[in-house]
Amino acid sequence: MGLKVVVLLGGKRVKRIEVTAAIIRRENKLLICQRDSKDELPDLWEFPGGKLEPGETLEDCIRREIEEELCLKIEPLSVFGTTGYSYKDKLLHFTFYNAVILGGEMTLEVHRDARWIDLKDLGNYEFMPADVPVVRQLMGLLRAVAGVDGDDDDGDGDGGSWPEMPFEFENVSIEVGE
Ligand SMILES: Nc1nc2c([nH]c(=O)n2[C@H]2C[C@H](O)[C@@H](COP(=O)(O)OP(=O)(O)OP(=O)(O)O)O2)c(=O)[nH]1
Repeated sequence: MGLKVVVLLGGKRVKRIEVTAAIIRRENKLLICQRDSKDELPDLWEFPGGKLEPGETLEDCIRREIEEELCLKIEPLSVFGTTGYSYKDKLLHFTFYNAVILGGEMTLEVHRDARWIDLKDLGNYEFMPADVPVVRQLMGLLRAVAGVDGDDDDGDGDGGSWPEMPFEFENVSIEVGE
């Protein structure tokens, strides 16, 4: 059960639900997860996370969700961005955190699959509609910092290095869809 607040969207009463998600980095890779085939919006890729519980802070929420879903302890470092998206009768408000793993061994409790990918490969995965601006933002950062579009610029065969910059980004506002 998430924290639900009723808001008016185009004159219609809808539930507003707070969701947190984590952009987790390990060396030059980014963690993405695939929703289960039985989920609403099955098999799409997403950033792990979930709905805020009553009485919880957003940071507590992302720590709890990642532990529940992936058995990993993480630390949210900063807010990468926020966005809103309305699915039918609900308005979701997302806070995406830049996060690092503190410990644990990844075990998939709810997802069908999880992969550590290079930023340049983000375009090969079909993400949840609400995540599209986040994915674009991440791809844009890669281009802006590396000045390439997927080249292995440092020649080490890993498809290019992860720009250090994204994790300096505080409050990148990508408010869309509300
Ligand atoms: N975790 C996560 N949820 C996302 C993303 N993009 C996106 O549209 N969503 C949607 C799917 C859901 O409608 C909602 C979060 O739901 P969830 O199913 O992960 O939340 P939860 O773990 O609290 O699940 P539950 O207890 O309600 O089953 O946000 C994303 O990148 N990560």
